[in-house]
Amino acid sequence: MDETNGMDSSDEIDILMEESPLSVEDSILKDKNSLLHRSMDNEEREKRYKNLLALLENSTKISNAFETRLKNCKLQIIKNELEKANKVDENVSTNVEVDPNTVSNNQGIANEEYEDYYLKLFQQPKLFNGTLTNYQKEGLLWIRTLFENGLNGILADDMGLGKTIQTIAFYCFLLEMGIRGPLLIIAPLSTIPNWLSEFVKFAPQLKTLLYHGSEPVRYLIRKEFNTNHKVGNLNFNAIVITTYEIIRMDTKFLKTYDWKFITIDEGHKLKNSLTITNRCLREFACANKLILTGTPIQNNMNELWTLLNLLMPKLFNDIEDFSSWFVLDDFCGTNDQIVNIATKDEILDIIVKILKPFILRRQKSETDLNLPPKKEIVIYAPITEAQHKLYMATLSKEMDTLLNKEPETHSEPGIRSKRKCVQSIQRYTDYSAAIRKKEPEPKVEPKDKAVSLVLLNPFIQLKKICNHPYLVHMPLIPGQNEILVDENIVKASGKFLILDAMLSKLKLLGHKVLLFSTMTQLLDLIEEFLIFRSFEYTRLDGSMNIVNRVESINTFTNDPNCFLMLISTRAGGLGLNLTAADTVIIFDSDWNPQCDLQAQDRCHRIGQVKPVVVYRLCTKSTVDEKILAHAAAKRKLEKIVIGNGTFNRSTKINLSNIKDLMNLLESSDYEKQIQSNGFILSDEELDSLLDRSDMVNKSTPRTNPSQSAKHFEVLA
Ligand SMILES: Nc1ncnc2c1ncn2[C@@H]1O[C@H](COP(=O)(O)OP(=O)(O)OP(=O)(O)O)[C@@H](O)[C@H]1O
Repeated sequence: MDETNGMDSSDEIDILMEESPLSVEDSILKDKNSLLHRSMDNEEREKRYKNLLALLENSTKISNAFETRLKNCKLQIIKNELEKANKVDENVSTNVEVDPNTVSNNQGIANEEYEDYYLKLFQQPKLFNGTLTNYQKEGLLWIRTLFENGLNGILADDMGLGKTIQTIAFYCFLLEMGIRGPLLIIAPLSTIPNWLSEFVKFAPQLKTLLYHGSEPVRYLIRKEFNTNHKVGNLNFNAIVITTYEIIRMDTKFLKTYDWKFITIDEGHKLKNSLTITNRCLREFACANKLILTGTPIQNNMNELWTLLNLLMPKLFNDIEDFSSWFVLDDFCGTNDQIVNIATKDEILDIIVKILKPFILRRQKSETDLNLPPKKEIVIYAPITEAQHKLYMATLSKEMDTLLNKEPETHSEPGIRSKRKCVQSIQRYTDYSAAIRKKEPEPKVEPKDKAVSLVLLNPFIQLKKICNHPYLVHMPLIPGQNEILVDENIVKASGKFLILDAMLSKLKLLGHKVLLFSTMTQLLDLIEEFLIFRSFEYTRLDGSMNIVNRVESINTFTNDPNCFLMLISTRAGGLGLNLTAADTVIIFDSDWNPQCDLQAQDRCHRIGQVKPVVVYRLCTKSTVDEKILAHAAAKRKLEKIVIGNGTFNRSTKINLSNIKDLMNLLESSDYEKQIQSNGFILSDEELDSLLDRSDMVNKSTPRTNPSQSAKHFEVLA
């Protein structure tokens, strides 16, 4: 896929590599690591355990040195500022020499008084044109200390907490320290506009250079890499901003530079060590690297290890030592079983201690942002007769028989050109050797129906049927190659029935909606429905270029009549600020729960002033439910390893404490679950669904961030 057309093809590669399981059974049960884990006999386990302890020892040394440096740095800030102000306070021990042995790696800095003092006195870089919040100041100092210790790390703050801003402030700091460059930022194409505008807003004096475009364009841009820029006494090169795609294409040129600092935005995209980008980046000479990601564990422990291995290949050199302890299958069990596995030989505690120096993660509920509350509701949609028939036929592999009873044949719906996602999925299944069903016989062109079957991948087909039967079996206007849109477009799908009931009321109540789907073909269908019902909407998907994306976002943000934005989960999940919306509908859940969280956080972020409700649609007793269960297991893994407070600067939970772990696991993913018994929602159900009165009082700024915890628990 051509990136210059607006689609970062690494998005597509991601989908191909991790999604589209070959069958429901494969997707739920077969995890390479689980096999590895099961085969770990006692001897192997002992060996791995020893290696883990050795890793812990090395990490502890680094951590101790780091904590000492951080503490000294804070004390130095206090001292400098007090001296500057010429009011040295005798009570503040500015000459404290910290004995490294007294500071252990998982011990927060004890003296809260000087923490407060330092935060008050902390001067943000002069080139930074904004005001950092306290946790952002902490973050800046953390990045700075890593840099000064020659370490690399992962800034893993929750989405929307300002990782971009903290990085920009750090680049200001670097330039003020006389580090003139070269400095690099790598980001997915979709977040590049955000990076550029945030630099303009928060560091207008810094010069950025967008390295992107066709080969001749990039050739011209290269000439500007070494141009000297001046602000006051400071001389520096422009900060180069580029995409993952260009890193792959221009490795040879880019690796000739001796980069002083590289930031990798949305670093979870590098979670697969086999990707070309990952390999290219390893060739770069660079003093220090920082990975930004709100979601460092999306599916399994290997992903986190891959990021750490990229940052510190010598320390994190054997994936099995690290990631064979927790595998996804374990997290499908009961909470008791999970806690048993986590606490046996203090494995979880050891792993967290190993990771601690290299990860900083603050969650929204731990910050002083006072965001309005958010709740998530799962709505179980009914399955219509049309859906049921197709679903059962797919399961019993009798689709051919079913469809041959009706007067139509197999072909792609002709009303729209093949969408990219469809092509991707089909390519994926083609590549796989596991062809389970023979290709359909070519037959006559359809007259009034179009049929689209993903015969090689029944899982995808079942998912499509749950969303809307038209995705496999679409009525056409007789004689024309166009979809027939009438009331049946609503009646045919349980989810559409729910959507139809909800949208008119949401509009009436003045809400704005972001509607996410993992299937662009489904977005096409929802578009037909929105036009049919005369709802004004806009759309954002992976096939759109930057200009069209920005236009679409502006329309949604500024036009009061534009009530809804259709977004493909993968294309729209990253880096967008869509706080004009206060309602999110996840039409179909992503296989990877972090993608849905990314999606929700487009509107639940700084700038949001209203409570946010997330509705997740799920067709009862189908693959939809299996996806949710699988996602819940992934969330538990993520929660237990890097969840609640483990990687902020002051650990709140005790990972050896079974009760704490239980609480963590039991924090509910969804606050409410509503079932639609009939084919439409009763008035009572609808009112209960749309009611936000329980959130109104909580939307006023809170003084104690823990008060918001209840509403953030649903994220789990
Ligand atoms: N200190 C601040 N002052 C003003 N605005 C801020 C501040 N911190 C963050 N913001 C704003 O909050 C929004 C979210 O910040 P940002 O995009 O940097 O978050 P992020 O953590 O990088 O999010 P994501 O993980 O989704 O990419 C942005 O619009 C940003 O300008």
